[in-house]
Amino acid sequence: MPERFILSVEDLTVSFDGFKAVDHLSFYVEPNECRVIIGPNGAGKTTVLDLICGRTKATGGTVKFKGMNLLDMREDQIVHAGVGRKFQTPSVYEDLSVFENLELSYPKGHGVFGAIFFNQDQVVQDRIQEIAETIFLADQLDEKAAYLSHGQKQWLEIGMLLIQDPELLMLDEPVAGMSVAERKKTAELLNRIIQDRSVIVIEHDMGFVADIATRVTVLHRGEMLSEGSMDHVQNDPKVVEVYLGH
Ligand SMILES: Nc1ncnc2c1ncn2[C@@H]1O[C@H](COP(=O)(O)OP(=O)(O)OP(=O)(O)O)[C@@H](O)[C@H]1O
Repeated sequence: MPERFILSVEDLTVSFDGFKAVDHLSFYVEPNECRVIIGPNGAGKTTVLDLICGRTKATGGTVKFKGMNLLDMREDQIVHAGVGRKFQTPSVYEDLSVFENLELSYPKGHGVFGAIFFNQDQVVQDRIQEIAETIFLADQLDEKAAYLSHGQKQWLEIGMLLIQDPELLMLDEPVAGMSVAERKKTAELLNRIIQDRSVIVIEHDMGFVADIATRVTVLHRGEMLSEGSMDHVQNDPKVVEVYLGH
Protein backbone atom coordinates (compact mmCIF):
# COMPACT_ATOMS: atom_id res chain seq x y z
CA MET A 1 0.00 0.00 0.00
CA PRO A 2 1.48 3.38 -0.91
CA GLU A 3 2.40 5.51 2.08
CA ARG A 4 -0.07 8.34 2.54
CA PHE A 5 2.39 10.56 4.38
CA ILE A 6 5.70 11.92 3.18
CA LEU A 7 6.81 12.37 6.79
CA SER A 8 5.69 10.41 9.84
CA VAL A 9 7.00 11.58 13.19
CA GLU A 10 6.14 9.22 16.02
CA ASP A 11 6.90 9.49 19.73
CA LEU A 12 9.80 11.80 18.97
CA THR A 13 11.60 12.65 22.19
CA VAL A 14 14.81 14.43 23.12
CA SER A 15 16.00 15.30 26.56
CA PHE A 16 18.85 17.60 27.42
CA ASP A 17 20.18 16.71 30.88
CA GLY A 18 16.80 15.32 31.87
CA PHE A 19 14.82 18.26 30.41
CA LYS A 20 12.46 17.00 27.70
CA ALA A 21 12.58 19.67 24.99
CA VAL A 22 10.47 17.42 22.73
CA ASP A 23 8.25 14.91 24.47
CA HIS A 24 6.63 11.96 22.67
CA LEU A 25 5.60 14.12 19.74
CA SER A 26 3.73 12.56 16.82
CA PHE A 27 2.59 14.27 13.63
CA TYR A 28 2.16 13.36 9.98
CA VAL A 29 2.78 15.47 6.89
CA GLU A 30 1.11 14.75 3.56
CA PRO A 31 2.50 15.43 0.10
CA ASN A 32 1.84 19.00 -1.11
CA GLU A 33 1.10 20.14 2.41
CA CYS A 34 2.35 23.26 4.14
CA ARG A 35 2.50 22.41 7.83
CA VAL A 36 3.06 25.32 10.14
CA ILE A 37 4.41 24.75 13.64
CA ILE A 38 3.52 27.47 16.14
CA GLY A 39 3.88 27.83 19.88
CA PRO A 40 5.41 29.98 22.62
CA ASN A 41 9.16 30.61 22.91
CA GLY A 42 10.98 27.52 24.10
CA ALA A 43 8.12 25.19 23.05
CA GLY A 44 10.57 23.01 21.12
CA LYS A 45 9.80 24.11 17.55
CA THR A 46 13.37 24.61 16.35
CA THR A 47 14.45 21.45 18.16
CA VAL A 48 11.87 19.45 16.15
CA LEU A 49 13.44 20.65 12.89
CA ASP A 50 16.93 19.95 14.30
CA LEU A 51 15.86 16.38 15.07
CA ILE A 52 14.32 15.79 11.62
CA CYS A 53 17.40 17.08 9.78
CA GLY A 54 19.83 15.12 11.97
CA ARG A 55 21.47 18.11 13.62
CA THR A 56 20.32 16.96 17.06
CA LYS A 57 20.17 13.27 18.01
CA ALA A 58 16.82 12.08 19.35
CA THR A 59 16.49 10.20 22.61
CA GLY A 60 13.57 8.17 21.27
CA GLY A 61 10.92 7.77 18.59
CA THR A 62 10.99 7.48 14.80
CA VAL A 63 11.00 9.92 11.90
CA LYS A 64 10.01 8.18 8.67
CA PHE A 65 10.57 9.92 5.35
CA LYS A 66 9.72 7.89 2.25
CA GLY A 67 10.22 4.66 4.18
CA MET A 68 13.58 5.66 5.69
CA ASN A 69 14.07 6.29 9.40
CA LEU A 70 15.89 9.61 9.39
CA LEU A 71 17.00 9.08 12.99
CA ASP A 72 19.41 6.41 11.71
CA MET A 73 20.98 8.77 9.19
CA ARG A 74 23.63 11.49 9.19
CA GLU A 75 22.81 15.11 8.33
CA ASP A 76 24.34 14.88 4.83
CA GLN A 77 22.50 11.62 4.09
CA ILE A 78 19.23 13.28 5.09
CA VAL A 79 19.88 16.19 2.71
CA HIS A 80 20.71 13.69 -0.03
CA ALA A 81 17.48 11.81 0.68
CA GLY A 82 15.55 14.99 -0.15
CA VAL A 83 15.10 17.02 3.01
CA GLY A 84 16.17 20.68 2.79
CA ARG A 85 16.47 22.94 5.82
CA LYS A 86 16.75 26.67 6.07
CA PHE A 87 17.86 28.27 9.30
CA GLN A 88 16.60 31.58 10.64
CA THR A 89 19.46 33.80 9.49
CA PRO A 90 20.21 33.85 5.76
CA SER A 91 23.51 32.21 4.86
CA VAL A 92 24.15 33.21 1.27
CA TYR A 93 27.59 33.93 -0.16
CA GLU A 94 27.63 37.72 0.06
CA ASP A 95 30.51 38.22 -2.40
CA LEU A 96 28.93 36.09 -5.11
CA SER A 97 26.12 37.03 -7.47
CA VAL A 98 22.62 35.60 -7.25
CA PHE A 99 23.46 33.45 -10.28
CA GLU A 100 26.66 32.12 -8.67
CA ASN A 101 24.92 31.38 -5.38
CA LEU A 102 22.31 29.30 -7.20
CA GLU A 103 24.95 27.67 -9.40
CA LEU A 104 26.98 26.59 -6.38
CA SER A 105 23.89 24.98 -4.90
CA TYR A 106 23.07 23.02 -8.04
CA PRO A 107 23.43 19.39 -6.92
CA LYS A 108 26.04 18.33 -9.49
CA GLY A 109 28.32 21.31 -9.02
CA HIS A 110 30.91 20.31 -6.44
CA GLY A 111 32.51 23.48 -5.21
CA VAL A 112 33.55 26.48 -7.27
CA PHE A 113 35.55 24.61 -9.93
CA GLY A 114 32.82 22.11 -10.65
CA ALA A 115 30.42 24.99 -10.92
CA ILE A 116 32.55 26.77 -13.55
CA PHE A 117 32.27 23.78 -15.85
CA PHE A 118 28.58 23.60 -15.24
CA ASN A 119 28.35 27.23 -16.28
CA GLN A 120 28.51 25.93 -19.85
CA ASP A 121 25.65 23.62 -19.29
CA GLN A 122 22.38 24.88 -20.71
CA VAL A 123 20.38 22.63 -18.42
CA VAL A 124 21.88 24.28 -15.37
CA GLN A 125 21.47 27.77 -16.82
CA ASP A 126 17.80 27.08 -17.55
CA ARG A 127 17.24 25.70 -14.09
CA ILE A 128 18.88 28.73 -12.47
CA GLN A 129 16.68 31.01 -14.58
CA GLU A 130 13.57 29.06 -13.59
CA ILE A 131 14.45 29.17 -9.88
CA ALA A 132 15.34 32.89 -10.09
CA GLU A 133 11.89 33.60 -11.54
CA THR A 134 10.24 31.55 -8.79
CA ILE A 135 12.05 33.50 -6.06
CA PHE A 136 11.42 36.93 -7.67
CA LEU A 137 15.12 37.48 -8.47
CA ALA A 138 15.22 37.04 -12.25
CA ASP A 139 16.25 40.69 -12.67
CA GLN A 140 18.98 40.44 -10.02
CA LEU A 141 20.90 37.42 -11.36
CA ASP A 142 24.12 39.41 -11.80
CA GLU A 143 23.80 41.35 -8.57
CA LYS A 144 26.09 40.55 -5.65
CA ALA A 145 24.11 38.92 -2.85
CA ALA A 146 25.52 41.55 -0.47
CA TYR A 147 23.40 44.21 -2.20
CA LEU A 148 20.11 42.35 -1.84
CA SER A 149 17.54 43.35 0.76
CA HIS A 150 17.12 41.09 3.79
CA GLY A 151 13.96 39.62 2.24
CA GLN A 152 15.66 38.98 -1.10
CA LYS A 153 18.49 37.16 0.71
CA GLN A 154 15.90 34.93 2.38
CA TRP A 155 14.35 34.17 -1.03
CA LEU A 156 17.77 33.45 -2.49
CA GLU A 157 18.44 30.96 0.27
CA ILE A 158 15.09 29.29 -0.40
CA GLY A 159 16.13 29.18 -4.08
CA MET A 160 19.44 27.54 -3.12
CA LEU A 161 17.42 24.79 -1.46
CA LEU A 162 14.84 24.54 -4.26
CA ILE A 163 17.50 24.01 -6.90
CA GLN A 164 18.34 20.75 -5.08
CA ASP A 165 14.69 19.74 -5.60
CA PRO A 166 13.95 18.52 -2.05
CA GLU A 167 10.68 16.68 -1.44
CA LEU A 168 10.47 18.21 2.01
CA LEU A 169 11.58 21.73 2.77
CA MET A 170 11.83 23.04 6.34
CA LEU A 171 11.94 26.77 7.04
CA ASP A 172 12.52 28.46 10.40
CA GLU A 173 10.72 31.81 10.57
CA PRO A 174 11.27 32.74 6.91
CA VAL A 175 9.52 36.13 7.09
CA ALA A 176 11.17 37.46 10.26
CA GLY A 177 12.43 40.96 9.49
CA MET A 178 10.56 41.19 6.18
CA SER A 179 8.34 44.06 5.06
CA VAL A 180 4.59 43.51 4.64
CA ALA A 181 5.00 43.39 0.85
CA GLU A 182 7.81 40.83 1.13
CA ARG A 183 5.67 38.70 3.46
CA LYS A 184 2.87 38.66 0.89
CA LYS A 185 5.28 37.59 -1.83
CA THR A 186 6.79 34.90 0.42
CA ALA A 187 3.29 33.51 1.02
CA GLU A 188 2.79 33.43 -2.74
CA LEU A 189 6.16 31.69 -3.11
CA LEU A 190 5.31 29.01 -0.53
CA ASN A 191 1.92 28.37 -2.10
CA ARG A 192 3.70 27.79 -5.39
CA ILE A 193 6.43 25.61 -3.82
CA ILE A 194 3.94 23.14 -2.31
CA GLN A 195 2.59 22.25 -5.75
CA ASP A 196 5.67 20.00 -6.06
CA ARG A 197 6.72 19.23 -2.47
CA SER A 198 5.84 19.50 1.21
CA VAL A 199 6.95 22.28 3.49
CA ILE A 200 7.23 22.61 7.27
CA VAL A 201 7.42 26.19 8.51
CA ILE A 202 7.98 27.54 12.01
CA GLU A 203 6.19 30.86 12.29
CA HIS A 204 4.94 33.45 14.76
CA ASP A 205 3.15 35.87 12.39
CA MET A 206 -0.42 34.57 12.45
CA GLY A 207 -1.43 36.62 9.40
CA PHE A 208 1.29 34.87 7.44
CA VAL A 209 0.30 31.49 8.91
CA ALA A 210 -3.27 32.06 7.67
CA ASP A 211 -1.93 32.74 4.16
CA ILE A 212 0.17 29.57 3.91
CA ALA A 213 -0.96 26.79 6.27
CA THR A 214 -2.61 23.61 5.12
CA ARG A 215 -2.59 22.51 8.75
CA VAL A 216 -1.15 23.93 11.96
CA THR A 217 0.56 22.04 14.78
CA VAL A 218 0.74 23.87 18.11
CA LEU A 219 3.59 22.91 20.42
CA HIS A 220 3.78 23.66 24.10
CA ARG A 221 6.56 22.41 26.38
CA GLY A 222 7.67 19.89 23.78
CA GLU A 223 4.22 18.33 23.42
CA MET A 224 1.44 18.76 20.93
CA LEU A 225 -1.20 21.08 22.31
CA SER A 226 -3.49 21.20 19.30
CA GLU A 227 -3.54 20.41 15.60
CA GLY A 228 -5.78 21.10 12.64
CA SER A 229 -6.85 23.88 10.31
CA MET A 230 -5.98 27.46 11.14
CA ASP A 231 -9.62 28.00 12.16
CA HIS A 232 -9.56 24.98 14.44
CA VAL A 233 -6.39 25.91 16.34
CA GLN A 234 -7.32 29.60 16.54
CA ASN A 235 -10.56 28.71 18.27
CA ASP A 236 -9.07 26.06 20.54
CA PRO A 237 -9.30 27.48 24.09
CA LYS A 238 -6.06 25.69 25.08
CA VAL A 239 -4.19 27.49 22.28
CA VAL A 240 -5.72 30.85 23.17
CA GLU A 241 -4.71 30.33 26.78
CA VAL A 242 -1.04 29.44 26.29
CA TYR A 243 -0.22 31.27 23.06
CA LEU A 244 -2.62 33.38 21.07
CA GLY A 245 -4.09 35.19 24.07
CA HIS A 246 -0.70 36.68 24.96
N1 LIG B 1 21.23 21.68 22.58
C1 LIG B 1 20.47 22.01 23.62
N2 LIG B 1 20.89 21.80 24.89
C2 LIG B 1 20.11 22.13 25.95
N3 LIG B 1 18.89 22.67 25.85
C3 LIG B 1 18.42 22.93 24.61
C4 LIG B 1 19.18 22.61 23.45
N4 LIG B 1 18.45 22.97 22.35
C5 LIG B 1 17.29 23.49 22.83
N5 LIG B 1 17.28 23.46 24.18
C6 LIG B 1 16.16 23.90 25.05
O1 LIG B 1 14.98 23.28 24.57
C7 LIG B 1 13.86 24.16 24.67
C8 LIG B 1 13.21 24.30 23.33
O2 LIG B 1 13.98 25.15 22.51
P1 LIG B 1 13.60 25.52 21.00
O3 LIG B 1 14.65 26.44 20.49
O4 LIG B 1 13.35 24.29 20.24
O5 LIG B 1 12.23 26.31 21.20
P2 LIG B 1 11.41 27.12 20.13
O6 LIG B 1 10.00 26.68 20.27
O7 LIG B 1 12.03 27.00 18.80
O8 LIG B 1 11.56 28.60 20.69
P3 LIG B 1 11.67 30.03 19.92
O9 LIG B 1 10.30 30.36 19.45
O10 LIG B 1 12.13 30.92 21.02
O11 LIG B 1 12.68 29.86 18.83
C9 LIG B 1 14.40 25.47 25.23
O12 LIG B 1 14.14 25.47 26.63
C10 LIG B 1 15.87 25.41 24.95
O13 LIG B 1 16.61 26.12 25.89
